[in-house]
Amino acid sequence: MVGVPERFVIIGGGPAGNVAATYAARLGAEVTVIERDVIGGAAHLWDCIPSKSMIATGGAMSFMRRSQGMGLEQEDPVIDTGGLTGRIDQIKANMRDNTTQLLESQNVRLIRGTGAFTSANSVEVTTAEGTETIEFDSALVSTGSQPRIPDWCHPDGERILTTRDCYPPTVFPDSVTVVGSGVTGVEFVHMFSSFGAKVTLVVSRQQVLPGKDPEVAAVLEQEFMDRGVKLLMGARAEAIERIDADGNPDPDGSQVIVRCDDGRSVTSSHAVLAIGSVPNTADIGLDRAGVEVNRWGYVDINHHCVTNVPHIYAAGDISGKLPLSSVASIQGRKVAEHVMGLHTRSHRHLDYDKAASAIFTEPEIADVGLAEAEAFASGRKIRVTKVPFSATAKAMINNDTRGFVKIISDPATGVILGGSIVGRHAAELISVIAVAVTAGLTVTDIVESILVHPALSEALAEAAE
Ligand SMILES: Cc1cc2nc3c(=O)[nH]c(=O)nc-3n(C[C@H](O)[C@H](O)[C@H](O)COP(=O)(O)OP(=O)(O)OC[C@H]3O[C@@H](n4cnc5c(N)ncnc54)[C@H](O)[C@@H]3O)c2cc1C
Ligand SMILES: NC(=O)c1ccc[n+]([C@@H]2O[C@H](COP(=O)([O-])OP(=O)(O)OC[C@H]3O[C@@H](n4cnc5c(N)ncnc54)[C@H](O)[C@@H]3O)[C@@H](O)[C@H]2O)c1
Repeated sequence: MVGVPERFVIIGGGPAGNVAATYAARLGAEVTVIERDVIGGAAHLWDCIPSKSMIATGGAMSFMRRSQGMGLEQEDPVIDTGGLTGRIDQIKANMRDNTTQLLESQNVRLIRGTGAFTSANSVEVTTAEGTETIEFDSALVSTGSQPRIPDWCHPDGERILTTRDCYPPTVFPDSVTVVGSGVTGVEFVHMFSSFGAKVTLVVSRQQVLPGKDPEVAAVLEQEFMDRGVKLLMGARAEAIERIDADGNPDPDGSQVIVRCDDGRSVTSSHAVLAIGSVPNTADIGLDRAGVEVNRWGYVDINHHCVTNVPHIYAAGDISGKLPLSSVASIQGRKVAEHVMGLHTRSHRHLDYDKAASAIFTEPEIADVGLAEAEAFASGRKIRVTKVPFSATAKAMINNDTRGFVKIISDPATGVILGGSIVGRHAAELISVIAVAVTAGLTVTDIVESILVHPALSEALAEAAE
């Protein structure tokens, strides 16, 4: 197959779709990308990137509030909503334009429209100009996901918000109730509280970030409480509506009430739904192509991202694996290699258990590979070493000594199996452990690397000792 032009059609131009397109084009395929909303990806450019941009601005504000500790006079920052909107729009536009230019320079055909399979070898695209049918030899479905909206809530984009209405909201919240305490929920709590809003978090279980290391979740819960965030533990929201100053239902009211299943309720100026997302698998003709969807609406794939139809692939959020832009991109690359026959050469299989991820709160939280709790649950013998940043020169220089590095290794061989980092720049620092986990490096490999001084990475070397 290598070198033979392959008609490769991709529905959805997010990180999964556009990375598959660029690699396949580079390898000689004839590639068409069909994108409905935004080249670069709706979940990526309308959620991931703007949320991180807002969080970075909030981080700059909290840094200024701590300026006394840096030997500076205290500054009280003020939000410039117009400037913030402009900054986010500019970042999104730059990313969209860079991706578009890259694909066009590789002669990838970009079609602005909605795609749907009409058979196992054809897709129909509906554009502003009409419809077109495109035949393919292989296809990728990478249509992503969208915020989950339950039937008990009707977001109005003004005060009852999905995450996509928040970058920034039309009226900046004085107070906000965030519903859902997964990664999105805690990032939004951090974001709005760093902007000075009074925040309440509705937590359906007894711990924020269910599934994460309880020690890490506890650090975040404490940080939120120290900042005055109210945590409603063990409560599920079941109704959200706007009310007037007297507490009567009013679709134009300036307050929002969130009612929970245990009888508690919270009133604030805004409410944000952060209760997960749903895959975009409806109305794309998967049944006509013979592609099966599982009971949660995701498309099952094998380790090459192949669906039950051998020449049709699925990647990104729609595949029901780890819903991360980084994972979607690497899946896209693997798809392109498989389409062009490169999987017959020596290659590394995708291992989702070795994906690094980060939560952009303050302190930042990042982890990769085997978790301590997971190892104990399975009875696996591990060596855990933990070093606080407080002893590190760079943390003192930065005036921020919060957090720690934890490395998990095999006691017999020293091979690094995983790690977690809580603290400033955790999302950057975890890369060292991620490379070690993927490459099978040992603690000695880290200890014997000559790292920079003064740097937070010195805590990594200490934890590896
Ligand atoms: C609030 C939030 C924050 C996040 N932050 C991070 C983060 O910090 N780091 C991280 O790694 N991940 C993050 N994620 C996850 C990340 O955004 C997604 O995992 C990633 O964007 C998935 O990529 P994708 O290619 O599957 O989908 P998308 O990026 O959504 O791209 C799919 C594209 O398909 C298009 N499409 C859908 N149907 C059709 C159709 N019928 N025809 C044509 N086009 C169609 C859509 O318009 C969309 O542009 C975050 C998610 C959320 C909700
Ligand atoms: N920094 C990042 O990389 C980043 C940021 C955001 C999202 N993401 C990706 O998106 C994925 C999904 O995260 P998420 O947080 O959007 O969704 P999620 O499904 O992980 O979390 C949603 C939470 O809402 C709770 N919930 C559901 N209904 C509720 C109700 N009625 N009342 C109160 N709580 C309710 C659920 O129990 C759950 O804990 C993550 O696993 C991650 O892969 C990544």
